[in-house]
Amino acid sequence: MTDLVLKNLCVGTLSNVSLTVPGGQVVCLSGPSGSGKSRLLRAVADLEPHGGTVSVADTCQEDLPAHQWRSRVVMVPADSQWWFDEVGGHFPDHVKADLPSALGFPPEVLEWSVSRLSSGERQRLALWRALLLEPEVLLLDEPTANLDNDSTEAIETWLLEEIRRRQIAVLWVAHDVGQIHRVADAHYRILGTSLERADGSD
Ligand SMILES: Nc1ncnc2c1ncn2[C@@H]1O[C@H](COP(=O)(O)OP(=O)(O)OP(=O)(O)O)[C@@H](O)[C@H]1O
Repeated sequence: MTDLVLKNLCVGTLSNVSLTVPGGQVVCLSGPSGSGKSRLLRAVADLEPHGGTVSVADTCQEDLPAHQWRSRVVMVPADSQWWFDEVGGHFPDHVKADLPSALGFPPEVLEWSVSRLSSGERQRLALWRALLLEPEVLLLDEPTANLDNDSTEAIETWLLEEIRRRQIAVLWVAHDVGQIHRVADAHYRILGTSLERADGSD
């Protein structure tokens, strides 16, 4: 079982964040705009200086070069990055026939230009790209922020199936109470400078 363990993590104004995310489970993070949710994810991904320790399956972040850490701990930021002109350039050939139907694209999406993608289309493709990296930990920063209700629920169902099947430990930033109820095994909220366990899952 791959657990993500944060001990006394300090980043920005947040201090002494300690929590464990077991493999196959989703911990939702919420809090006001600017409270530090994205910075917390960035610290876990070793993209931002921080205090405290982060470990995955007994490997400490500080014991691995950042690129190796980020091959195991994959972050999907709110604004995903794309390097090639065509969508298909970002996906290995052997997976191209396996476009998940939950993403809601026709097969030709792989020939589309990245520049024509809407923000919701980018988000959905970024999630698939992240899963194909076979991460032990996924850090999702408002992964359905640009999607309508039907697409949101289809993506949630697909993600949860993949998370359970692959036993990925997931930190998922969410604002929507309904989404937190649907996907969270545990819910923490940023209150001032600390992260507090939210009662129930709202
Ligand atoms: N590298 C940095 N150095 C200093 N301050 C930063 C840095 N990055 C972000 N901040 C500030 O830290 C605070 C938290 O930013 P963060 O992006 O984590 O917020 P958030 O909770 O994700 O907000 P939102 O819900 O609006 O996305 C903000 O006030 C932001 O301006």
